[in-house]
Amino acid sequence: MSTLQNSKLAFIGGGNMASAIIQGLLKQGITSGNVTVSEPWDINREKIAALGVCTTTSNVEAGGEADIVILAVKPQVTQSVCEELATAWSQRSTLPVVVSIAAGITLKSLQEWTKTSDRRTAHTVRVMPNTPALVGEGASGLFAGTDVTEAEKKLVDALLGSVSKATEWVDREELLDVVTGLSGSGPAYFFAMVEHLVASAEALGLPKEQATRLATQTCLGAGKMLVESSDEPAQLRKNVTSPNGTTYAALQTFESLGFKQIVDKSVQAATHRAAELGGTPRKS
Ligand SMILES: NC(=O)C1=CN([C@@H]2O[C@H](COP(=O)(O)OP(=O)(O)OC[C@H]3O[C@@H](n4cnc5c(N)ncnc54)[C@H](OP(=O)(O)O)[C@@H]3O)[C@@H](O)[C@H]2O)C=CC1
Ligand SMILES: O=C(O)[C@@H]1CCC=N1
Repeated sequence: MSTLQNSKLAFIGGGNMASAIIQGLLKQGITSGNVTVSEPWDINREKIAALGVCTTTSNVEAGGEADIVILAVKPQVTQSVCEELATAWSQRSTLPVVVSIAAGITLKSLQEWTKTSDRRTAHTVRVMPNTPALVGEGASGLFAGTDVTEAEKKLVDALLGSVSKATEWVDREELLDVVTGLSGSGPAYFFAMVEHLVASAEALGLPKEQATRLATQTCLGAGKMLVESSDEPAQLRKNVTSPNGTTYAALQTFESLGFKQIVDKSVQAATHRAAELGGTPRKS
């Protein structure tokens, strides 16, 4: 059975997320010569090639013979990419394990689109990673159909686990859309929060560079406490909040302006959009 280290990996699409995962994998010691990336844009391809991995403009050249094929293209082009690969896979006796990171695209669609000419279907795992994979701090949700073997699941777990600190297998496929709304899109929520914190402090007179350093370290420090402390987030929040003090004043303002509703509605919007991208809009 292949291990991650001796598997030939193909990334179809060499954009933001593929690049984050590849850099994370290389930092973990994956052999660069075992990784091939197909990417139409010269600029993206050159950036990826600079990492030492193989690059091509041809999806079939990258994914035709690979052991694990990671579909890292936008949801809207996933079907055409799958159909192109399926034609090449029709010549193979053993099909690759397919890993799709495309938001919303269902296993049912992926299996349909990757059917070979003799109606075989590649074993497919859906994954929702996030860009902190770049620094080995990713969080990934995973879901596999019943055809995927334990050994294949372990292989995909090792792939994502090498760039993620949390790899969470969900037991219903639609929960991957929730993972998308939480951790897939989540880094952007924190970056937006830091952007606003910096702008607020700057408006109150703090130089931008100092505000950025303080806000960034606050985010990192709070994140580290969440990881290392045995306390719940609510307790950590209370520990900062002196009665009638400064934090209380800020959190009261959050509450009066509907912070909870903003977060609820935002995570719902992302979750619903993921389902919509996959052609299975959620009911609520
Ligand atoms: N970015 C993120 O934080 C996350 C993204 N995802 C998922 O990852 C996938 C990729 O997202 P992301 O990396 O952000 O997107 P990008 O647009 O950065 O990367 C996708 C790349 O694939 C290229 N491409 C387009 N068509 C083809 C084709 N036919 N064959 C090969 N490559 C092609 C794109 O070119 P072009 O620009 O011309 O289209 C682009 O360079 C998406 O499905 C997204 O849902 C999942 C988790 C997190
Ligand atoms: O915005 C998106 O659609 C992708 C999926 C999760 C993060 N980025």
